[in-house]
Amino acid sequence: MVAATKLEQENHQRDADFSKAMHGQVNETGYFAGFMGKDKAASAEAAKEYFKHWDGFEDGNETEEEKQKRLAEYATLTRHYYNLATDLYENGWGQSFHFCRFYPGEAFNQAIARHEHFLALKMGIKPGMHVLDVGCGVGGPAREIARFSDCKITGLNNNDYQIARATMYAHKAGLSNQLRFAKGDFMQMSFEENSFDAVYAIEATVHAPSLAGVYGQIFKVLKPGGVFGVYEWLMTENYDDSDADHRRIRRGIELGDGIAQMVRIEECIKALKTVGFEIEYQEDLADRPDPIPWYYPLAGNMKYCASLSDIFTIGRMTWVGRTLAHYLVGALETVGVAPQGARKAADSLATAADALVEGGEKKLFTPMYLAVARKPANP
Ligand SMILES: CC(C)=CCC[C@@H](C)[C@H]1CC[C@H]2C3=C(CC[C@]12C)[C@@]1(C)CC[C@H](O)C[C@@H]1CC3
Repeated sequence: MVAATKLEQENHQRDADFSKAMHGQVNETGYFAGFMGKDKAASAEAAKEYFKHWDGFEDGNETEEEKQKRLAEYATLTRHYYNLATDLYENGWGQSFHFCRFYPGEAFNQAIARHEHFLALKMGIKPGMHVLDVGCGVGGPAREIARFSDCKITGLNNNDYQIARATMYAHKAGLSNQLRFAKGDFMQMSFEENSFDAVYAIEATVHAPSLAGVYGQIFKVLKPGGVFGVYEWLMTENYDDSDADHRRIRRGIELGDGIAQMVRIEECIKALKTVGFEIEYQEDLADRPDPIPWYYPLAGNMKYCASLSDIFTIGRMTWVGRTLAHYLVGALETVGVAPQGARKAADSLATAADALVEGGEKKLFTPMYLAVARKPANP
């Protein structure tokens, strides 16, 4: 299935050169050193390339031409989003770039890992299987699922900095024999057809300009009879595109999270079926009656505070926490310690957080629509 959007020509050398110029040597020490050591001109370029698609369109109103341009350039947009956001994510969230459900009293990292195990379990990933992780980030889920299921995983990623970090972490964890990471655009995969036993995507395919486009690529590289599992970011059936408030929330999520265009649940299901998948399981996990909502770490509401570490997790998202972060990052940028565009990137993450919480509270949005689908044995 080929997407209607005309795709950008891949240029791996250009991307590798840019990544090296912006991020320099990948370090193991963590966020702070990495964040401070960025090249200023390259950081400014990443911010310019990313925000040119959004400045002036914050309310969600734009021409069809502008929208098409953003969709056509989604690969560059996403790559630069993660050039700007990866260190902030790692520092502020961890190495698994996704949401999860929370049980009362459960530690954050445990809940994140459980969400990954749940997907592996629902898909039936078995020891020795060769699995593809589409949009693998810095490899947090791949490391967890490789250990949990004893499988081999290839992580596909469009961002060289994330690949370098994922490779470094896999080596550190002693998992280099089970994990490998490949650079590439998930809309034009170069893996051999029918080569993976299973494919999963955790909150990643939302970056695609067309779900049918990326699901079609996944279908192509899966072996006949192989399984695909996805946690998809989607607008729910409550979302009404003619409602300006709903559009504002959707745009806040798109702008702050590097998403060219987000669609509704029904479009996801249609896309899976259109490319040939047979759906075996589908559920919006955000719809379960959980006492602690998936968005609690972003809500800045002390009523969700259940442990010592929650004081920091929640505190930084309160008005005071955000104001401090805004001025601190701004000051560091002004004196040339933090990279150019750091404040704008941090502010847009705060916008994203607000929109995600509002979308979650109003049940307009889900980051965990779970679908498990199979490529027929005789497609
Ligand atoms: C973008 C996609 C498709 C997935 C990533 C989901 C989440 C891991 C991120 C969505 C919003 C992010 C924010 C942060 C971390 C990563 C997310 C939760 C911060 C908490 C990082 C620290 C900053 O100070 C505030 C950020 C708010 C948004």
